[in-house]
Amino acid sequence: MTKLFRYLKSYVGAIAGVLVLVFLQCLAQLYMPDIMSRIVDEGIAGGAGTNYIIKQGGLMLLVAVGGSVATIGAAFLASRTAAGFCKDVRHDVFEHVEKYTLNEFDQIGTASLVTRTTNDITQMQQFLVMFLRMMLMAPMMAVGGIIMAAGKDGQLTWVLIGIIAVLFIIVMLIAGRTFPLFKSMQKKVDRINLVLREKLTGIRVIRAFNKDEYERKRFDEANTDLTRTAIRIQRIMAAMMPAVMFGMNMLAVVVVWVGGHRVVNMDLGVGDLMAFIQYGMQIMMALMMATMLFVQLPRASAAGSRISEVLGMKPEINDPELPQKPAEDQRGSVEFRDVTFRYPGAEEPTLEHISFRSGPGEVTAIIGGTGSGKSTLLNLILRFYDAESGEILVDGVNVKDMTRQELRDRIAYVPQKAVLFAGTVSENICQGKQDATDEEVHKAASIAQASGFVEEMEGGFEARIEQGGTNVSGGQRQRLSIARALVRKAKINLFDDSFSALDFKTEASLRRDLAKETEDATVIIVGQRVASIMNADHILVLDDGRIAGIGTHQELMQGCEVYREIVASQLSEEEIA
Ligand SMILES: Nc1ncnc2c1ncn2[C@@H]1O[C@H](COP(=O)(O)OP(=O)(O)OP(=O)(O)O)[C@@H](O)[C@H]1O
Repeated sequence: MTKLFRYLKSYVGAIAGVLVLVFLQCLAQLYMPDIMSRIVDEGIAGGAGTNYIIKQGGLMLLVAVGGSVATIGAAFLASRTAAGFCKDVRHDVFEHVEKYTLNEFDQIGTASLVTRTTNDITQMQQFLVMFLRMMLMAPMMAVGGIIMAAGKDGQLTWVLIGIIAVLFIIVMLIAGRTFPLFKSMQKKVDRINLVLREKLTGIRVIRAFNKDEYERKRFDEANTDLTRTAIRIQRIMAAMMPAVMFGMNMLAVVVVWVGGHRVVNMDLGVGDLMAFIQYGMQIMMALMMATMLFVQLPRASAAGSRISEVLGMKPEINDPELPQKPAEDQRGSVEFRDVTFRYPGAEEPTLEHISFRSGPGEVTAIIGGTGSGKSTLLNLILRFYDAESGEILVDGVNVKDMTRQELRDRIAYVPQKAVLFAGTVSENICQGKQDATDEEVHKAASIAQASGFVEEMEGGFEARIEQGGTNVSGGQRQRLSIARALVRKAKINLFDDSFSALDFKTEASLRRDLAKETEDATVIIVGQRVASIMNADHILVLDDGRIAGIGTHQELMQGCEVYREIVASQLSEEEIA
């Protein structure tokens, strides 16, 4: 958690302001009983007169108002500082997470990342507000209270210290029981988020398979678990309050008892005794505040560590220190040189010894069985992961030697699972090119065979797309995701099984228009259907992460057994001939 303190640097002025205001607030609080004792001892018992009482009363009022102003100011500044601190941390967490490779996402988990960016940071915020206000107030009130009390009666102060020490130990013992509980809270919030996320994103599958009841139980379990812990904490805290109140009252009784005797013996004034009781209460309250702070500490500390973990996790893929730029005349090419890749923790490589080249004006198709490594190969071109050995060159430069921005600017990518974002159709397409003109957007949509259905939507290109694109069909989502890629007019186009949800006629029209549009570009298409890829310039056949053959359809039909098998399983005798 301490690592996060550096975020407080920009709030040094405000923190100093809080400390000054808290200092003034404490002075006011410590001064009040003293004035009151003077009113009683000198004004009433000493017969100093009404004027004196009114004067002291006025002073008391002034001190009270001043104290209140300081309290409000301190609360305001502390809240602002904590909110600003959390805004900065949240901003940095978000920025840092953006640099994550898919590995880091897998390691922390999306649900936990959401909890850490929201709930954990809020925990820190709440703790910080309390900490800023209490860190000075608690010791100052405790020590100041003792000094002031000692000024009234030294002997009685020892009685006070003794009782308070015993009470403090009792309170700490009770609070100590909540430490582990508070610590476990964040993990339980994580669990709830995970279950909730899965339920919401998978709602269709859950309903279709009548899994509502099962999911409800899963959520109830997570919910009950969190609630149970929260109740246990509250129960302990609830027990603490009466214990403290009892302690305070006992303290008052003992102080009145001992102090009463001293008043009778004329060793102490009545007003001083009253002030003494108030100091006792103030010290007790200060210790209570310190205890509350300590109780919250494990939870805030756990939250802080979880945030630090996110910030401390170094993305495995970074930009080079001296990035290279491909030569200006490069028109888009992709080359794999003996590339081997394995997912972290996997025993076997997913891709082994892959070599091929795809240049401008060429269409390279990749075909292979499920799980043969087709998508992984495209992921490597985009540098979502780094190859274990070998080189991947884009426009003649190793992808590790150029910035990811430079690399990805050259590429238009259509993922296997079409993802749309909340916004208009036009905004979704423009994600491929921020400054795309209406004409470019319309053209991209037209090539992607999306114009027809977009124009039928209410509002056309300004029609709303719901989060995740749930208000359009799978095929429509795919076409919009293709349009988003095409609007970039990139030199390298990667299509990961991107035509799978299209009917045969739409796919044929799309391919025809696409061929014209990408005439001079490099196109790499991952496909499952032989009919869709058989006209490619090169077909790369992947079998269990290895290249089983490269060539044209005819060449592969003659020389590649794996390809022949795929073809035989899909095409009729006539089509094969
Ligand atoms: N993030 C990941 N972590 C670990 N292993 C993975 C990961 N993604 C994929 N794999 C594994 O790598 C192998 C290749 O996966 P990939 O998605 O590249 O196959 P594919 O040929 O595109 O399959 P499909 O045709 O079903 O889309 C599979 O065995 C898969 O289980």
